[in-house]
Amino acid sequence: MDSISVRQFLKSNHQNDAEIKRRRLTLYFISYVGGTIMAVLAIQNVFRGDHLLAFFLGLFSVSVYGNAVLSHLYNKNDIFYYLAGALVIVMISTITITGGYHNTGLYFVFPLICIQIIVVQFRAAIVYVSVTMLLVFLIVSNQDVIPASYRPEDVSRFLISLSCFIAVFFIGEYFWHQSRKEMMSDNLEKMRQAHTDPLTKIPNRRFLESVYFERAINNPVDYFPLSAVVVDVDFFKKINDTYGHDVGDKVLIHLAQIMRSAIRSTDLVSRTGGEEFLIIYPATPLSVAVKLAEKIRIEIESTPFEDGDIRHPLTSSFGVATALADVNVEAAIKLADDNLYEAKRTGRNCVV
Ligand SMILES: Nc1nc2c(ncn2[C@@H]2O[C@H](COP(=O)(O)OP(=O)(O)OP(=O)(O)O)[C@@H](O)[C@H]2O)c(=O)[nH]1
Repeated sequence: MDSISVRQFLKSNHQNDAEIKRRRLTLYFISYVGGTIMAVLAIQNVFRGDHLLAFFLGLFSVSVYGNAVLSHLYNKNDIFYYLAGALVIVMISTITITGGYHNTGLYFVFPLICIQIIVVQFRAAIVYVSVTMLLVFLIVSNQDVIPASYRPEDVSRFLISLSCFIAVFFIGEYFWHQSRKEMMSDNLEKMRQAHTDPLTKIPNRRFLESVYFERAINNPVDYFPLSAVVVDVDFFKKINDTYGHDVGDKVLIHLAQIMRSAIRSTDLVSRTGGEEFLIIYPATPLSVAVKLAEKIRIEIESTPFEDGDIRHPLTSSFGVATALADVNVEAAIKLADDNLYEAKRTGRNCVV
């Protein structure tokens, strides 16, 4: 896993929560408040004798309530936002055709357009609002075939003020999305830096503990059995003492590269301490993890560190353990650490 993957991993963990809540609340507002108002108006119109308007209001009320209930049940599915946007097109067209109470229904077009833009979001809203405006324009321009009757001066004022309103609302929406995008990107970059080791550019312990294991615990089927391999460079102090700290740093980078190229894209190499690394093999049983660790041990042993005149053979010791379920992660890492200690004790350059 490289720094780009760390960023993607973090991104999928940190969604645009404010936008999700804003959309959701707007959908519920139109559904429950709007649906109730429409139900009350439908009843009023039954008594008033306007059965056509009462029928449409009742139908919309039921539709928006139904859409909201389904969106609760399948809350990961965006389709209900687009359906709400489509319902708004039908509502606005119907209000414009019938004229509502004393031909004053056009006032409702303004809030409904706002709701439509928020629930379907910026790009889709361009299409939705264009369709809505076209229909409204066609309806008010053909008053001879609709029940409503608007004065020409009201129609022109309505169309002009609605166009201005939509333009201003879109400008506001565009900058809200832009500023949130920039903020998210800045945050993500800061988080990526905080979760990456600056020397080797691989994930650090914080990434493991606060992001990776959380994801594994939430998706046990994809991650367990989860094998942990603790890797510790043998006699690293000697390298520092012989060649200096800078060369020691280069050795760590060299080792991180060997390990990174030896794993699959779904596995993870992280730097958890000075000369200690932790490799995670998700969905991998202990026997396989031991073989993979042995492969890396041989790879390190057969790839000496070279830098100018320096050619230094390297070896590492490995401790392996497997967590069968999410509750065992900490214990498995502790066991892998104990096994590493055993590997060091029994002569180093081996897998225990
Ligand atoms: N160059 C460099 N050295 C580091 C870094 N972090 C820790 N070290 C050094 O790593 C060395 C670790 O030494 P020890 O814990 O004695 O381990 P060792 O010499 O590898 O011996 P064994 O693990 O027992 O084989 C110390 O000298 C630390 O100063 C780092 O980021 N860069």
